[in-house]
Amino acid sequence: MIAGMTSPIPLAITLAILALSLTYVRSRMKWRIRTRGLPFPPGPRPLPLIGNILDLPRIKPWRKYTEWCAQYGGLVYLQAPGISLAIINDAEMAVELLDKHSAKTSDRPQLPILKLSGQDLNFCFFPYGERWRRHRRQFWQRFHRSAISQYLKEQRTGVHRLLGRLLDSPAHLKSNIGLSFQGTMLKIVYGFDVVHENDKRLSIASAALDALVQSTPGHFAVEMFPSLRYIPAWFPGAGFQHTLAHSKAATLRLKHELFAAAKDIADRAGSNSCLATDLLARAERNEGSASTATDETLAQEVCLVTVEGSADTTSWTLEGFFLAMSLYPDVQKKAQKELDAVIGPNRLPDHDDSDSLVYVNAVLKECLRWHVTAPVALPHCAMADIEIRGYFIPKGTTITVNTWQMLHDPEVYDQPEEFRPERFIKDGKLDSDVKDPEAIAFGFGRRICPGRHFALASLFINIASLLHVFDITPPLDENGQPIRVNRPEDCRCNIKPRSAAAEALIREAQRAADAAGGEN
Ligand code: HEM
Repeated sequence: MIAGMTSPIPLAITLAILALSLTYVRSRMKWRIRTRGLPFPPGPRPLPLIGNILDLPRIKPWRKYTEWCAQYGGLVYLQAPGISLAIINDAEMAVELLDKHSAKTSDRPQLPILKLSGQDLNFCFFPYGERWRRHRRQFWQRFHRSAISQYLKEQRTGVHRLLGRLLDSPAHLKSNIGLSFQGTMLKIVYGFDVVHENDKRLSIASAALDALVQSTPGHFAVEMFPSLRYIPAWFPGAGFQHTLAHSKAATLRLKHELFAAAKDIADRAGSNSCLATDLLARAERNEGSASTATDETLAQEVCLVTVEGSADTTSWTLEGFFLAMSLYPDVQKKAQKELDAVIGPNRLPDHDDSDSLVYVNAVLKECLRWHVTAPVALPHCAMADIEIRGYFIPKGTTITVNTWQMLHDPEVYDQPEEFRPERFIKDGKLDSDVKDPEAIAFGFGRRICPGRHFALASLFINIASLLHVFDITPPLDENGQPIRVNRPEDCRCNIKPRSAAAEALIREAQRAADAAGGEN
């Protein structure tokens, strides 16, 4: 090399370092402008490269979220490659982020598992936008507060049949509850009268519900590593493809077969008054317009979501009610005393009795709070960057609501592990100063549960009727000794009619319900 001449290699390295430094500084400046210098909300410290991937809980995540709540407060943030997660632990924060900022927080995360499992047909999981809006509007028109009066008769029929079945086979509590709620929903949605548990239409609905549970996030590696969705089903370790394909087939069967069967009944009998034919009539009124084909699809999918959204949620809440009654006999006696005074021995409760049954209503609120049906609600997703209470949440962040913590916050509900309906009552009336679990359990913002009025009416008539005629006590072991069950998953209990008069009332109501049910 000639003396005095600089080597081109170090020059190239210097230029590369300069370019990299400039790019880094530019991206830092852009980020600073974007975040306006605000930090992410607090949370567990991320590791280099992998972030918080090892912190993310997969089983009963609300437990870990609640620990973090104690450490970091009402809003916790985690990040990992491809993951940005905000966890809301307090109700005020949820209102602020999901109600007040709803224009930015009403999306749902779009995981590949939704398409693979067929849940992309269920508007619970739709991205925010016109398609979601059309489905939700059709649903809401039929399930808002005043609209649900049209379903109360079917709810009563379902409860009266449940009372009869519990008299015959009290040991099969879970399946009797499932049959009752699914049967009522199939009648409302498709016009079928499902009486027996081996009814094929019931198994189609049950299979789709099982599929929905199986496809909920938290089960499959493909959620973390989306590219795994391209692995063929025959590849070792790709068993998830079979499971999800099976789920998809079950969902499609519910969507198409039960809808076609409802149409078939209407064609044969000349009419079939139900949600499916109501939505179909709307689709036919639009005949000639370009949207007819999509309107029928919309009708099928609204029916699907009504069956899928309703059955397990209300069943789980009622299972929690049975557990609570077997563990808290004083609560049960107090509710029965109120029912005896208001309803008397000669009839069963009705929806119209609700205003006079303050304690029963408090039991219902406590059921929503104590044994939370959706401890972690369906996630929302940020559609834009958000600034909240001095923190920055980037667009695309998954926003999870820790409902369990909100309903078990000792600052709000004294001794939250205790089942105590009295907490909601003051001077013989429901106390509006106590946070109503209804304002939390059904979610927040534009995605708040649109089936909540139906669910509350259904839970009220179930709880009031069951308490009026049955005594619920802990299950007995083989020696006749009470077993103390206290896991929410296990609602075994002993169910006996309160008196011979109560038994007669059940039989009479069951006969009337079967006679009213029809032959479909
Ligand atoms: C105790 C019973 C129920 C509970 C605790 C419950 C709870 C919830 C929650 C937490 C959400 C998510 C809200 C959010 O994203 O912030 C939701 C959504 C939904 N629920 Fe319910 N639900 C119940 C009963 C029902 C019933 C009976 C129906 C149908 C008749 C229903 C239909 C739906 C639908 C369609 C959505 C999706 C809303 C959307 O994404 O726009 N739910 N529910």
